[in-house]
Amino acid sequence: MYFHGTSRINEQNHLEIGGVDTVDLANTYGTPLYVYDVALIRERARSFRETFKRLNINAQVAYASKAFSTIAMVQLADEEGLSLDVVSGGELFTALQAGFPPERIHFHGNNKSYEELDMAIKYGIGCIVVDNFYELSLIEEVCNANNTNVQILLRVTPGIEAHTHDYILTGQEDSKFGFGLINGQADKAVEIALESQNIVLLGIHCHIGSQIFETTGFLLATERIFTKMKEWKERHGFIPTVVNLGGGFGIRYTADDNPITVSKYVEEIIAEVKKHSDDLSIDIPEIWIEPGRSLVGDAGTTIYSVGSRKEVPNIRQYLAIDGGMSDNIRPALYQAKYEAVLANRVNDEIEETVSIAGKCCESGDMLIWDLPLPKANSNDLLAVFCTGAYGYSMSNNYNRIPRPAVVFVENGEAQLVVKRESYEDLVRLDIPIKTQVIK
Ligand SMILES: Cc1ncc(COP(=O)(O)O)c(C=O)c1O
Ligand SMILES: N[C@@H](CCCC[NH3+])C(=O)O
Repeated sequence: MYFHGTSRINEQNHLEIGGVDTVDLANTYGTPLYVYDVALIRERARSFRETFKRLNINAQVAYASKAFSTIAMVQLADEEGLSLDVVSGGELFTALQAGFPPERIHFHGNNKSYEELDMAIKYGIGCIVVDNFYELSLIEEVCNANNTNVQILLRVTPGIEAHTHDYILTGQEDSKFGFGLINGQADKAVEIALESQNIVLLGIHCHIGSQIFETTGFLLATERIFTKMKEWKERHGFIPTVVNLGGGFGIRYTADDNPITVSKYVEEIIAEVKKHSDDLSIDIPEIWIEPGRSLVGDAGTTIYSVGSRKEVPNIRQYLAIDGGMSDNIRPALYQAKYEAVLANRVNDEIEETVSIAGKCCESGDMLIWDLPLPKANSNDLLAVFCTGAYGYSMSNNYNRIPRPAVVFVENGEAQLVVKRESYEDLVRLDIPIKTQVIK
């Protein structure tokens, strides 16, 4: 059994997180319930920031809020001195509602609309990470209309295949994201940006994928970007102030995952950056990174109530919980694996192997296959670990299942930060038709 952060077993044989008994949390707030270990999020944020500080590198650590975007989480990111990566008008709005300083917000996305760009520019956000030629021309329009300038990074695809699930690969040449570094698109984009009166070209961005365990891909991306920087320096005298190497640092979901530490990722990347900066005879640029999963992933645990059981004789025991792909779509989407325990009987003897089924009307709605557990009964509580990233943020209302509540726990206290959706919330935007049938 592996426990992350402040998770432990208390005297009642219950799972405790942040000094709070999860059985009490389930009784107070209901299930399913997302529980976040705030101390662990702070610890991760600090280890990223402190490593850069120790290495004497000018850096920004931007929390990729797509991993878990709520007002409370954005406030926490601000408290920890992080910058913020947003990827839509909705994430930007959440950040602004949370009072996050606009100058530390970076705006991503491969199809930002005129309205989204206008909103970002009007609020004076720190920089726009430009993804394509269409966006460059839209930015010109928005800047002209607002009579202002904007700082940008150009997102490039370095042509790297990181070792992760195909759906979360982004650095390969055949990707919907960014300007190709190898095929000349990035060169053209640099020229356009340098010629523009409205655009301040701050630097270059790349993101090679997600849930990556090795530094090889990051080092190769760095090398490719610096090779191009040499050309751009010679051709245009352009030296990026910022090189943003994205996020994607892997975490431990199950015993099969062996991530390296946050400081090791950063140390190896910085050693490579220093080497190439020396070769180019330039000062080390500001290094920005964008971790999402590695800041919040293992800090999140979902608590479910066990409901029905179905035995397929000699084949399998299905144990159904009161959530599923509506609150965690990752197993269905990426065959993602999770570990879990009974939160109200953590140390009871393991007696059977069960497969955890969600309650959605889909055979593919299976959270965990072949999980060793004590003999579970209805109303026992199942705690699924490491659901903090891309759980709540990818939750949905399939089968009109309301989204769960979210609580933060820290130092023995729990705070509700997102209310549970109600049935009324589900129909709030519905408009009945004017029926022709006379009853
Ligand atoms: C551009 C960009 N930055 C940062 C991230 C965050 O990735 P992760 O949560 O794997 O750290 C992503 C998602 O993969 C991304 O697309
Ligand atoms: N949503 C994905 C990762 C994609 C990250 C965004 N580019 C996951 O759950 O692993």
